[in-house]
Amino acid sequence: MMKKLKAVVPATTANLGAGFDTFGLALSLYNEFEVEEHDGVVIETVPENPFLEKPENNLFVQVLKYMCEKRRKTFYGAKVKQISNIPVARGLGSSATAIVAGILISAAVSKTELTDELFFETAYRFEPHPDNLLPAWKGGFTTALLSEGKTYYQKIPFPEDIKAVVAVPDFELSTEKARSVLPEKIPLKDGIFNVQRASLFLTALINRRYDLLKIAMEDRFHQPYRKKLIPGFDDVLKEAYNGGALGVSLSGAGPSVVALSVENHQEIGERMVYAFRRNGVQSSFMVLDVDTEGAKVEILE
Ligand SMILES: Nc1ncnc2c1ncn2[C@@H]1O[C@H](COP(=O)(O)OP(=O)(O)OP(=O)(O)O)[C@@H](O)[C@H]1O
Ligand SMILES: N[C@@H](CCO)C(=O)O
Repeated sequence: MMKKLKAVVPATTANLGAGFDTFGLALSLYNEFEVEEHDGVVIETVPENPFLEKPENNLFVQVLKYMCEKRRKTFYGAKVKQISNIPVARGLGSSATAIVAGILISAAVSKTELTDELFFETAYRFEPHPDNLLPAWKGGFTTALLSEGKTYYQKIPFPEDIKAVVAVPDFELSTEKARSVLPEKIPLKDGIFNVQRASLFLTALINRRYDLLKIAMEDRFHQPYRKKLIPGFDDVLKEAYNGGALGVSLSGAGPSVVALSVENHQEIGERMVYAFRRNGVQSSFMVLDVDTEGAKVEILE
């Protein structure tokens, strides 16, 4: 009988510019979820987060409950300890880590084989974004689409020498709000613009043509609309490029900005933080590797 389990799940940066709702990359920053049997729900968060300590706000607990009830079992509760290194609502896939952890732990406890069907059927009830969910689960760089209820995806190797410099503003932006500013329709020329760049991004990675990443990460689907919610966005991109970044984009739905680079990571980060500050936004930066392994579950007792 398994009594105590732990899941460790990486942060993710979705979109990477032109690959809106498609590309995702796992990063070496992790949330940890420890859970043991308990009567009633008790959630401890480190650092303390009163919002996530309420079971109704906590996606990890919601997923545990859903998967338990799906097996026609009563959910009596759980004692949860979450160590959160990934800031919430900053476009770094915090919610995806909670969903992935809940699914993997539930499958381990019930000794259920975790098929793609089970994973996506459960995950999409809580968040419809495979571009965060997939890399959080599998690690590395992924491309995904959902068609007629089935998710088609591929994971391809991401160059090991590229690191991600992530500038994280001190304000939250929910995915819901960041999606509400997007238009219903996109002009054909913008569709062509993004298809060309997303294709170039993939081929530039495969052929190690890092000089092409700057143009390949341009976007007309979401960044032009979302940047109104992020003071200094254009300035931050410019500074990251001045510091030597290869390609820069909004991270997921934002407000964080991610710069890919093989060198000058410190300088790029400092320039991004400086550009945010010039625009009245406090921020901090992290230099992260690509996580290649994805989520892990460990039986502690
Ligand atoms: N670590 C977590 N543990 C449990 N629930 C979470 C966690 N992070 C987020 N949530 C829940 O998911 C909701 C939606 O989060 P939201 O999508 O806005 O943020 P995010 O995942 O940090 O950002 P993004 O998806 O853009 O990367 C939050 O309001 C909260 O209820
Ligand atoms: N692709 C999604 C990711 C949400 O985290 C978006 O940009 O809205």
